[in-house]
Amino acid sequence: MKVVVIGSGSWGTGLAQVLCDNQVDVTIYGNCAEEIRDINENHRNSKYFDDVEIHSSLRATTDIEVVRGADIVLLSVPTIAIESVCKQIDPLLNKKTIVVNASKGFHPETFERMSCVIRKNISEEHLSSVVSLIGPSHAEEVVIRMLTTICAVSLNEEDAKIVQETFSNEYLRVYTGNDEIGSEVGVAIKNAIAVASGVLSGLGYGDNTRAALITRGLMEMTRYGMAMGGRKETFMGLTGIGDLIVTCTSKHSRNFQAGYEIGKHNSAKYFWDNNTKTVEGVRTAKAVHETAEKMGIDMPIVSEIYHVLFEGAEPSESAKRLMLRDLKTEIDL
Ligand SMILES: NC(=O)C1=CN([C@@H]2O[C@H](COP(=O)(O)OP(=O)(O)OC[C@H]3O[C@@H](n4cnc5c(N)ncnc54)[C@H](OP(=O)(O)O)[C@@H]3O)[C@@H](O)[C@H]2O)C=CC1
Ligand SMILES: O=C(CO)COP(=O)(O)O
Repeated sequence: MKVVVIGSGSWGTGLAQVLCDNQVDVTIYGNCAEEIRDINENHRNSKYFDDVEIHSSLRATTDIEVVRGADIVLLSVPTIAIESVCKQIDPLLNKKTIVVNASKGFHPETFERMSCVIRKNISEEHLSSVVSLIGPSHAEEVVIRMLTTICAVSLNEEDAKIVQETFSNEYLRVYTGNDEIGSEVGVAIKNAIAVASGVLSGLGYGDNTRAALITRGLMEMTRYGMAMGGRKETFMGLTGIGDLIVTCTSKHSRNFQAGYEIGKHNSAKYFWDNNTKTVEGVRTAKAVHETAEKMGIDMPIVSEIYHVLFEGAEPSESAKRLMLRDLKTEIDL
């Protein structure tokens, strides 16, 4: 079994190391020579992980030709790069390959889910199926082998099982699932809700507020996901509430961190002027807000985050607006 991981960032490195631990033949492809040298020569990826030594057998390259002959290609780049990466690798693939998606979000212009973007851009003769490997999993913890559970979600049960078996080990337990829509929508929306969670913490709110945000955020995620065709029960699982909890409550989350700065400054300006990290929740807020408006889906938290990020709304006013909406019953799917 030959696996190639595209993307030498935090998640690509974390997942590639899992495969090294599982004695799978794996190579990382990355476009940043410095990161690749750091992995190969120093057994580190210092840009993302402070003081973490990476498996000494992990190899990385800047040569995209490495994807030739791969049985599994895992895409671990931001959602904004998925389409171009697929176009780049498609002519190099020479057999039916399982393409694993590890990214969380939607296409920046068409707002399509990642599996759809991959199927559109990898020719049928090169694609066995798409498997999304997603769930509550901060790379910072996987890379130091903390116990983690995720889900291999695919319309192709056999390929989901291959991915499950290839990645599972004593610290990473992989389940399978087949609700592609529900799972991919869940892990995308949780990032926008995590920005909101950070904003509320930055504004100085506490545990009651966070519990409210997570619970009402889950309601929004479920409502939107079901409107898109996802199954209600999926949002009770790892790609729903699981990923929502870990991202809304963790110091590792870049979405939470971005929101925290926005809350602290009571403005998104500081974020726009300074951010250099992958914060998927920002584009997701736009995609979900615009789609929800068109389809008439009530998404108050995501829409307030959209107003803060893209329309200069003050976070403290947004929080107030959410509290002062018309009173109603709790369960409103
Ligand atoms: N980090 C995590 O804990 C987790 C992340 N994810 C998801 O994984 C996806 C990737 O995130 P993550 O690894 O965290 O992001 P990072 O910012 O840590 O790394 C992204 C990597 O992708 C590279 N990249 C960007 N464009 C291309 C391209 N066209 N070709 C090759 N490499 C490219 C970047 O290189 P460069 O710096 O040169 O642009 C960088 O090395 C996101 O959708 C995220 O939501 C999912 C679960 C956990
Ligand atoms: O998806 C993640 C955890 O499951 C990573 O979250 P962040 O992108 O917010 O760091």
